Amino acid sequence: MVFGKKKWDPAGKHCVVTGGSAGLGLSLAILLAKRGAHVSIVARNQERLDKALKEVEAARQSPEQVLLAYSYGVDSAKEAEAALDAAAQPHDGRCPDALFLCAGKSRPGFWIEQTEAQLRECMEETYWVQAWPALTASKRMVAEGVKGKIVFVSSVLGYFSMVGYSPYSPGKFAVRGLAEALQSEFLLYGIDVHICFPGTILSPGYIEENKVKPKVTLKIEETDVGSQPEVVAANLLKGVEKGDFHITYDFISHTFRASTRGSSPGNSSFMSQIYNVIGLIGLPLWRRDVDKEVLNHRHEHYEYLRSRGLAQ
Ligand SMILES: NC(=O)C1=CN([C@@H]2O[C@H](COP(=O)(O)OP(=O)(O)OC[C@H]3O[C@@H](n4cnc5c(N)ncnc54)[C@H](OP(=O)(O)O)[C@@H]3O)[C@@H](O)[C@H]2O)C=CC1
Ligand SMILES: CCCCCCCCCCCCCCCC(=O)[C@@H](N)CO
Repeated sequence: MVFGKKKWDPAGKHCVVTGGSAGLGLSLAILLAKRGAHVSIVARNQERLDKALKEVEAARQSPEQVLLAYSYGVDSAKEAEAALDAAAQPHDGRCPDALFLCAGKSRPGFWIEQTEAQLRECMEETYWVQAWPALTASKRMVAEGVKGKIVFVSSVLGYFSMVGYSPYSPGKFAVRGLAEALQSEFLLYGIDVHICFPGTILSPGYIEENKVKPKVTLKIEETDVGSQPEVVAANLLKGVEKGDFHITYDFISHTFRASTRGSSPGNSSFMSQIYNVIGLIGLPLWRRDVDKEVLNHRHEHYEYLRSRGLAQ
């Protein structure tokens, strides 16, 4: 109970987790299975899904739980609809009770090196990959009168940004914009919207993105030691259970949330005011160091650009 309000309990509910074959999504799927939910994981690569499903199976609490994997991409409306259709089938066609939008990808890089195709792809891998399944799921929830939950996954880079993240941050800001609009609109239907803002997650995706991440970005990020996917999953679920709209769970994410809070519900607690004051003093100082770091990289960066024929 939180102030007399009953906590949300995943037991017996059907939870769809996109990106459920790796990283945050897989950890969340395992956790939900442990908590007695019916879990459907959705991702593209079948081999990874098969392996992941075994791990989710190992967390089963009762023979009644329906634990299944579906191979679909969710970055197009058509595929997201097909994925939701398939996941609903074993549940008599009923739409899921909760949708956890963990699918996504990051390809950091310098802005001037991007092409139209790359930037469109990045928007698909950050924004559309969450917007399409959210659209089809919410249509179903409203049509079927299901007072469900839709949980978006942004990033602290949906609160602020920096060098190297021009292909990624816009989509994560967009996810925030969508969540803010839907939180308000879905009051009409009793559908709860949540959005999590993780810092670095030590996931398979993180290992991949680091292969292309600019050196200067890696250097600035050293301040954030990162969290294991299980830790982020546990905090995300805790936030959903408590009914938090913006879900943040560590010093960095609390500070950015409190300092960019706007009128988002639930961000005016006493602790948020403390983090706001910390941000008020700490963030400009930190940012000054970041700008210095970027400027110190200028010389090396121009050498790199020249070697690629991108500057004189
Ligand atoms: N790692 C980090 O530092 C941070 C990550 N985040 C966000 O958290 C979420 C999870 O990240 P992380 O755990 O690192 O991810 P991983 O890269 O480790 O796993 C991504 C999962 O999403 C699936 N996926 C990717 N694209 C699609 C698609 N188009 N359709 C269906 N499934 C897809 C992948 O499977 P497959 O490729 O087989 O489809 C895989 O299951 C992402 O939204 C990410 O942006 C936020 C903050 C920090
Ligand atoms: C007083 C306040 C001090 C604040 C210190 C802030 C330090 C922030 C470091 C940058 C963190 C970047 C995380 C990226 C996560 C992500 O989304 C990517 N991994 C995906 O590509």
